[in-house]
Amino acid sequence: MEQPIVKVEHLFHRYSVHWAVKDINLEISKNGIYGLLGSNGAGKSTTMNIMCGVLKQTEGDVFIRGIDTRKHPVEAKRLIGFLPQKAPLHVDLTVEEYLKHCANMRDIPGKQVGEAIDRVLEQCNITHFRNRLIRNLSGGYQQRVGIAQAIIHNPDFVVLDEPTNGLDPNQIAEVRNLIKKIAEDRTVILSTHILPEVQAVCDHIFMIENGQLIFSGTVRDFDNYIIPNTIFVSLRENPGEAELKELEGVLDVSYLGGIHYRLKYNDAVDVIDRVVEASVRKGWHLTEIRQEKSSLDSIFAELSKKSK
Ligand SMILES: Nc1ncnc2c1ncn2[C@@H]1O[C@H](COP(=O)(O)OP(=O)(O)OP(=O)(O)O)[C@@H](O)[C@H]1O
Repeated sequence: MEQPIVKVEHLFHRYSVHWAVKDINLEISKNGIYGLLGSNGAGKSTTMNIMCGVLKQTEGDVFIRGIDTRKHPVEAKRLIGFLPQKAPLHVDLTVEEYLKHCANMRDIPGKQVGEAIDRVLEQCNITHFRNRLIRNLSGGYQQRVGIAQAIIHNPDFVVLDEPTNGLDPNQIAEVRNLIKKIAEDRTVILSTHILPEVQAVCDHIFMIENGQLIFSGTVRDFDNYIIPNTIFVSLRENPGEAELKELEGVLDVSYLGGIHYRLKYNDAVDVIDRVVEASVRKGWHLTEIRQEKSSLDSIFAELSKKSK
């Protein structure tokens, strides 16, 4: 049987007397984008640094394609690309000089270095900046260089610690697209404390709080798991509560006055489709429909309660 791409078993980490990671277990067997979601200080960077072999865990094991990162760090690291929270850039080098340095550090044979650099420049869309000093690039382009160094050795598994932190909205969109592109043929795990980021980019969410894994599932599972599960609907031809209650998947309806309703559901995507479809069929004239999401803080609180 094929080995999982990543397996983390009973991972614990202690800084002095403070336990930052407490018994994290997770497994990734399929390519895709995995989000490690958690508030500041939850233990995301600690977990990622251990996965990448730059921090030695207090207890537990990490396997990359079956290779134990503690027993065989060199072999495991060949399979891993890492962009730490603070990109390890040498800003006085040009992009090409820096990537050459990274290729050498990664032990890429001399004859293949040029080809590897051309490939990542192209993948990260920075070929036109190859001779530019890194210090003269914008934050978004510096981040692309950081991602380029993480994939220079064509790793199976790429770890990105808060890759969009500090970028402006345009740069965030560009870096997210780049992440989706590089995840087409490999596994990417990224950390963030921004819920919409995982919802926009990730296939699967691992949520950690207080050093513990409190949720693991798809973005859809997550949307259905968080409480309250409600949508706000405005229908110009007021159908009344009873008609709305009859829609499949609707658990409860509250009339909010005017043309506004709040629907409780068990599956957001399906219920939205059904309301839109019924509105067209019955001429309700839908003017607004939106999911009412809890704040991240209340989700953390809710999930922490559930995991106890
Ligand atoms: N080198 C260190 N020495 C002591 N404590 C540390 C160290 N690094 C992190 N910690 C503590 O461990 C806990 C987890 O930190 P970590 O950086 O892993 O969290 P995080 O989820 O990545 O947060 P952030 O998003 O703020 O980086 C925090 O309480 C933090 O203060």
